[in-house]
Amino acid sequence: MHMAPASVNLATLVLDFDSTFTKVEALDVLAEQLFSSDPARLTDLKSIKELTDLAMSGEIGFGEALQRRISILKPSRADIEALAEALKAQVSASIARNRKVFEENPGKIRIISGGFHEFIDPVVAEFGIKPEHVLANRLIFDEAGVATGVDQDNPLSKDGGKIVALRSWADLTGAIVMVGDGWTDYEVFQGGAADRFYAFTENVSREKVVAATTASEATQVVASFDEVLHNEGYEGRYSFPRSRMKMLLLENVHPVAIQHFRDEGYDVSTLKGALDEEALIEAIQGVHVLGIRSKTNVTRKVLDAADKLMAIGAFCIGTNQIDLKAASEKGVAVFNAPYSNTRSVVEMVMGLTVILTRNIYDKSIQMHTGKWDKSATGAHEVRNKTLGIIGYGAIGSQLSVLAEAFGMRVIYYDVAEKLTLGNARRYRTMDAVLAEADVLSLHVDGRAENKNIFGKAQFAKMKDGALFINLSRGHIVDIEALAEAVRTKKIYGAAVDVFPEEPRTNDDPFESALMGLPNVILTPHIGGSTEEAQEAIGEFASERLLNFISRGDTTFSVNMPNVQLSEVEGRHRFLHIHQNVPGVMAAINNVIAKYNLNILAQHLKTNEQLGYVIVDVDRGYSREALDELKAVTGTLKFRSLV
Ligand SMILES: NC(=O)C1=CN([C@@H]2O[C@H](COP(=O)(O)OP(=O)(O)OC[C@H]3O[C@@H](n4cnc5c(N)ncnc54)[C@H](O)[C@@H]3O)[C@@H](O)[C@H]2O)C=CC1
Ligand SMILES: O=C(O)C(=O)COP(=O)(O)O
Repeated sequence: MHMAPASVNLATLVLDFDSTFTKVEALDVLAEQLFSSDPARLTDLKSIKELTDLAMSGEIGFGEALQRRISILKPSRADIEALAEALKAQVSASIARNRKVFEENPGKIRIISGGFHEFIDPVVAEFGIKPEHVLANRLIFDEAGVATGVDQDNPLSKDGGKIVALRSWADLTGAIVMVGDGWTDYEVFQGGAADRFYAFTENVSREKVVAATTASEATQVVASFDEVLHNEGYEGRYSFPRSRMKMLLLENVHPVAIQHFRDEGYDVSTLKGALDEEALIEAIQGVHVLGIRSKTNVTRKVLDAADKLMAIGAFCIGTNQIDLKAASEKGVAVFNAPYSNTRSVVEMVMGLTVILTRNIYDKSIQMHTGKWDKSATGAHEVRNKTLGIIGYGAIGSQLSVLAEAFGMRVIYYDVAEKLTLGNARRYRTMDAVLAEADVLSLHVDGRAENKNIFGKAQFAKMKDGALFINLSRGHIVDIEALAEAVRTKKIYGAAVDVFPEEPRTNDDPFESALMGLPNVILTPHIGGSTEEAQEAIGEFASERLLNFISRGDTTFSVNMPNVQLSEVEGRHRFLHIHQNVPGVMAAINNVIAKYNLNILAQHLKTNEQLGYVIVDVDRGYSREALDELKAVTGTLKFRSLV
C-alpha cells in the first residue's frame, strides 16, 4: 500500500529571504562590504543597520527604509554580484540541511522579500527555486551601472507590499504558509494573504513579531525550518525537528561538544556542576540526550523519571555512575569516550611516581614556609624499580609502556586476558604483584564488585615503604586503611586523585582522612582533566551521540549492540530497540510483510539484554505500519528517520 505523492496536499511555504532563508540582512552585508574599510563611511554603515532594524521591527515604513538605504549604498552591478556570492555562504543552517526537501518539492517552497531579485535569485537558485517563484524588488541602475533607486511600480517597494505581491501568484493551490522573522512577514498573515504564519527565530528573534505570533492558533514561533517542515507534513531530512530535541549537558562538558550540537540545530542547555538525584529527576524532564561526566549518578529512579531520554553520553571513560542495566531495560543508549583521556592519566601517574619517589611534594611545601632541606635521604630514582599495575586496560597498558621507557620493571594483574606490552610480566594474582611492587598503581574500572578491593589486608601484603597511587575510582580503596598504612610508615607515600565521596562542584567542601599526611598528594579528580583530553572527549562523544540520533549508529555504545550505519539517503530508516526475547524479529517481519514494505537493507544485532533492528525501506508506506511496529511486544524504543 503506497501513499499518494506527498506534495499534493502540502501547503506552499513562502519564505522571507533576509534573516530567514539566509542568516543575515543582505543590505547590511552589502554595507559592510562597501564601507567597513573606509573610516569616512562608518556613519553610513551605522545608518544602514539602524534603518534595517527599524523597518524589520515595524517602527518605520518598509518602503521608506528601502529607498533611503539604496540611496546611501549606491552599489554597482559588480557589488551586487559579490554580495550574492557572500550570501550563498550564509544560508541558514536548517535551510541548508534540508536542501533535499526543496529539490523534491519544486514550486512548493517560494520566496517573498523586500530585498532584490538581483542578489536573491542566484542564492535561491542553488536550492532549485526559480526566479518566477521569487517575489522581490528590482533595482534601477544608471548608465554607469550604479543602482540609484528602487522600481516604484513593484508593490514590494511599498508598505504592506508583501500582501499585494503574494496575490500575483495565480498558480497556488492549497494553504499558504508564511515563514519569516520580520513584521512585514507577520503582516502577510494578519492581512489574510497567508493561512498560517511561523515566526522564524533561528537567526534573530524580534520581540514584536514573537509577541503577536503567540496570540493566535494559526501562528507559531519556530527555532528552525525543521519545525516548519515537521508541522506541515513535509518530509525533512530529520523526522523530528532538531530544535525541539533537548540536550542537557552537565559538569562542564567541553565547549566543542556544545558547539557541534548547536551547529546541528539541537536545543542545548548546560550546567557547570553535577546534579543530585532529586534535581536530576526534575531536570531530565523532556530531555532527549543527557551529557555527564564522572560525578552525575544516573540511577534507576532517574531513568524511570526520564520521559523522552534516548541517549546518555558519558564525557569521560568510566560509566559506573550510570545504571547500565536500567538504561538497557529502557532502550536508552549509553556512550562514552574510552580513549580520549587515557594519555593524560598516564602522564600524571608517571609524574606522581617521580614526585613521590623523591619526596618532592613535602620538600616544596617546606620551601614555601622558608625551610631549605637539601638531602638525599629517602629519595630514589625510579629506574630499576618495580611498578605494579592492577587493571591492565587502556590506561594500565599505556602506563606500562611509558614506565618501561623510564627504565622501570613492570608487572601487572588483570582479571581478564590481556595483550602484554613490551617486557611487562603478567602475574596470576593481585597478591603476587603486591609482594614485589615498589610502586603500585590502580587502574581497574569502577564496577560495583570492585568496591574496597583494596583495604587493610592488601596494604599489609605490600613491601615496606612502597608507594601507592590511585587514579581509578574512589570506592575501590578503603581510605581509612590507606591513611593508617601511611601513618605506620608501611606506605612511604601515596597519590590519590579519586575519593569515595567527591564534591559535586568546585564550591562544595572536601574532606578526607588523608588530609595532612606526609608525602601524600591529593588531587581533585583531575587525571583526565587536560585541555587536550577534554577537547578530544568533546569531539568523540558528541560525534557518537550525533551519529546515533541522526542515523541510529551505535558504534562504541557501552550497552547497545554495536552497529555501524551509513547516513539515511533517499530512503527511510526504522530503528527498533527491543528486549532480547524470542519472537520479536518474527513479529517485526510480519508487519513488514503485511504492509508490503520494500526492504533496502536490514540489520539485527543483539546482546544479552537488547535486540536492535534497523530496517531501511523505500519511502512509500502507510503510517499504520509504523504504529504496528511500535506495538510489537517487547518494543522498548521505536523511531523512524526520513
Ligand atoms: N582520574 C581520572 O580522572 C580518570 C579515571 N579513570 C578511571 O580509570 C579506569 C580505567 O580506565 P581504562 O584503563 O580506560 O579502562 P579499561 O576498561 O580499559 O581497563 C580496566 C581494566 O581493569 C580490569 N579489571 C577490572 N576489575 C579488576 C580487578 N578487580 N582486578 C584486576 N583487574 C580488573 C579490566 O579487566 C580492564 O582490563 C576507568 O574505568 C575510570 O574509572 C579514567 C580516566 C580518568
Ligand atoms: O574518564 C573518567 O572516567 C574520569 O574519571 C574522568 O572524570 P571527569 O570527566 O574528570 O569527571
